[in-house]
Amino acid sequence: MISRVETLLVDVPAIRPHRLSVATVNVQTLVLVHLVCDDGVEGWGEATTIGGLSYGEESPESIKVNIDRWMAPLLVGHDASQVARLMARLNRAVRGNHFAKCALETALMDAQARRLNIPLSELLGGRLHDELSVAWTLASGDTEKDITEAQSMLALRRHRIFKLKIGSRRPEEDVAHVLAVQRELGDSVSIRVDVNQAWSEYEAERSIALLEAGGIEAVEQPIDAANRAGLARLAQRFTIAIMADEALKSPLDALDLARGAAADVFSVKISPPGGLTAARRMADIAVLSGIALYGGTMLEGSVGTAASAHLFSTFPKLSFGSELFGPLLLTEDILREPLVYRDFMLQVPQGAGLGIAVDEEKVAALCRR
Ligand SMILES: O=C(O)/C=C\C=C/C(=O)O
Ligand SMILES: [Mn+2]
Repeated sequence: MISRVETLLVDVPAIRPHRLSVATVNVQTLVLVHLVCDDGVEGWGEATTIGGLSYGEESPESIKVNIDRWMAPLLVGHDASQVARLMARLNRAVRGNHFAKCALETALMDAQARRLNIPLSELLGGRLHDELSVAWTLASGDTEKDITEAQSMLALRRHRIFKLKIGSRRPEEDVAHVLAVQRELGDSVSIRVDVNQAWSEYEAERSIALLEAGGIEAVEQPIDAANRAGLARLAQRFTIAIMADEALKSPLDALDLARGAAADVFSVKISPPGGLTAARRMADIAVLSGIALYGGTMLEGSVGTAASAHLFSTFPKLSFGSELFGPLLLTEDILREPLVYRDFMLQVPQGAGLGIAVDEEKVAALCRR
């Protein structure tokens, strides 16, 4: 039986300002859900987002208040082993709130997998991979700094796939920045860009033509998430991969994008669609539609990153790899043993449940009162 559900807000400084077109992240607020059951089994989940309300419609504070007031009371006192039934009950009573639901489902699944003494991946269809390639995002806002940072990541053998955040400068400045980095790093690395919806379709047409000519591998969400027809026109027009991200807020969005051939790649994330089960449905739609997969991040900490890694490990092919680097962007880690990043890969945890141990004293010391 579920005894209690706690939602903790943990503010962790980033190693450097992380500049997206929608927000600059100096401090990341981890939204952690801690589930305690009366059989002594515990589970953790995470609902971290980016830039307050500038990326999505839930903020750390709204997630906490909505879980505490409207969702936790639907779970406490109920049988923790009935995860699907509990989530069905939650989905009947609560509209939207996908990030909050993701944290709750993850915590329930973490606990149930621990109860069964199996890794979480085995509740999600079974793992096919024990490690995932991890891209790094260059987002310092300065071309020279980005190049130096990329070279150090290569030297560390931590990353050789780089995603450049653009969209806050004039398109021609952004394109020049990207091509300068590409020229400097050479063909041994893969360079992609993420515009986070900042361009009009007209700006996207002109800019993507230049990026394609410059050998860039993919363009993530160049235009407004709601403009699916525009994304389809861009996907048909160019050979460079067009990746959907913010457009993917549910498995139904995935179906609509697939029906309209509106993207070459889906960035699958666990929170926007509402959890691991929904994210897995999105990936199934991509696989069946011949759309490539990329394992996305919301700059979660180690809990959400581990949960994402367990899910992504069950995908047949992540042809664009993953970007599960969130813990590496933060100055504090909340695990007793940090996740293992080695030889350009993240090791998918092997233990029961998420396969991690949260340092509860550290979380208690860092979390907001
Ligand atoms: O900020 C990053 O580096 C990675 C992903 C974040 C959001 C997104 O993909 O839009
Ligand atoms: Mn993105």
